[in-house]
Amino acid sequence: MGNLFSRVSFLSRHREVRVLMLGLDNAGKTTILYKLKMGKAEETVPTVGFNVETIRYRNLVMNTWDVGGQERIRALWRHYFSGTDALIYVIDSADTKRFDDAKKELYKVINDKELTGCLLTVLANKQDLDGAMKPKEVITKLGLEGLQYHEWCVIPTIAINGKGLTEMLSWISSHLPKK
Ligand SMILES: Nc1nc2c(ncn2[C@@H]2O[C@H](COP(=O)(O)OP(=O)(O)OP(=O)(O)O)[C@@H](O)[C@H]2O)c(=O)[nH]1
Ligand SMILES: [Mg+2]
Repeated sequence: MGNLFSRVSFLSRHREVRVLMLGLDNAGKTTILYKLKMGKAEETVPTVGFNVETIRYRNLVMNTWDVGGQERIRALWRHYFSGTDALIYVIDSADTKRFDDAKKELYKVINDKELTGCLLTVLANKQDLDGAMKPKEVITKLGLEGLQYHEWCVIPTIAINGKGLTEMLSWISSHLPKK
């Protein structure tokens, strides 16, 4: 009885949301997922398929899906769209050669009607590397000011030491539509 009661009260105080992490291969998605989950940067291998972890933050229980970004498996991304409350789109800010690819893939994703209205958090990751684009430049180059159907933000991050990740969680938690 006691257990049942505590489970019920836990669920009523908490809100379960679905979070989807996408971005080109090598952007840092899996590093971010495990930094959030375990508090440290794990060695990663390129993701073939997906990882899913539950991240708790404030009253949120975030079921967080991290899907592999290699070109040949990007066609699988759309299978993870349904029911997404927040999209975290991770960019390697120092990989300027592939920025146009990252932009093209982002627009394919956010123009899908299954993702209409979901929050968009773009992470300008790898800020520790030389030549990393700053958030302002990312906003301009991605043309985010013109987005109509998504609340968005760009947050500078360094996944390997966790910089910016709390800010990301905080932004998501304060911008989710009230139930
Ligand atoms: N210097 C630096 N390296 C990072 C950062 N974030 C991730 N990395 C490194 O980038 C490499 C790729 O990271 P992953 O997390 O595996 O990338 P991914 O986005 O999951 O890649 P896929 O699974 O192939 O889609 C790893 O060697 C990470 O240690 C960062 O902020 N700074
Ligand atoms: Mg990965």
